[in-house]
Amino acid sequence: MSFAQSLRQDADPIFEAIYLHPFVQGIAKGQLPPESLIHYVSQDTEYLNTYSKVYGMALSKAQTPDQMRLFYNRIGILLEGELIPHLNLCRVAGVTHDEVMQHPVELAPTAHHYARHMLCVAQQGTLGEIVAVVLPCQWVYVDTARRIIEEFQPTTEHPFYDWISFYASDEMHQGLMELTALLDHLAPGARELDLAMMRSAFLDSSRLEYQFFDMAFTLQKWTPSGPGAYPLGEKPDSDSFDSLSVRVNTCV
Ligand SMILES: Cc1ncc(CO)c(N)n1
Repeated sequence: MSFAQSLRQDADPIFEAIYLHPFVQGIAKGQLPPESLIHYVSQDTEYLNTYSKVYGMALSKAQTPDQMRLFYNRIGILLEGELIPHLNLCRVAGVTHDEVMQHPVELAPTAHHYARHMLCVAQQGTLGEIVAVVLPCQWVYVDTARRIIEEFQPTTEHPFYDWISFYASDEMHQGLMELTALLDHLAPGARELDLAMMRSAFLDSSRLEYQFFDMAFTLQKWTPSGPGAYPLGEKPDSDSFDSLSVRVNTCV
């Protein structure tokens, strides 16, 4: 079994729990509360900004032009492509994407944790660790979308058809294959300790993928809330907040 497959096997109970999570089942069955969808899109926008930066940090540690191209392409897809699933969720929630982007937002605890987990590994880790830390993001979504298609056979009438077909696409699957191939290329040259760090980065990201869906489903926010910590969608009372009526965390 390849190194990447062994990580996936270790994380299988987490992937299974993700598929059964009410947010994911809500996508599969075409029913989710608008507030959860809006919370997800808002937090995921911030998350994807950080994710792109982590690919940029991987690019800086790449060892060949082909590796550089892989990370460069991933950044391009992230900056342009993931608007499609976000637009889909906004449409079902009955809001425009612009409306969601206009609301002030701060990272909820899980998105905050996940962003910093990736940034920390990217800053301190080897190239292999960075690939391991980003891999579950790709793997969870491709697996989930493909399993939904298998089980539910959604048609274009399905409310989340765009979301599902985006992540199940050959392009996404190809990206996943490129990342696993790179990890399997790097693993044989890594020391025992580095392999253990890769495994740990992969498992933590997998757990945070579960937590991320849970965050959106439960509308997670910091408690107690306070200055600068207002709930998503609520306009701050004080005038002093007016200048903050932008997405304060864009590009964490
Ligand atoms: C939290 C999270 N993980 C993975 C993806 C897929 O890129 C996403 N959009 N959001």
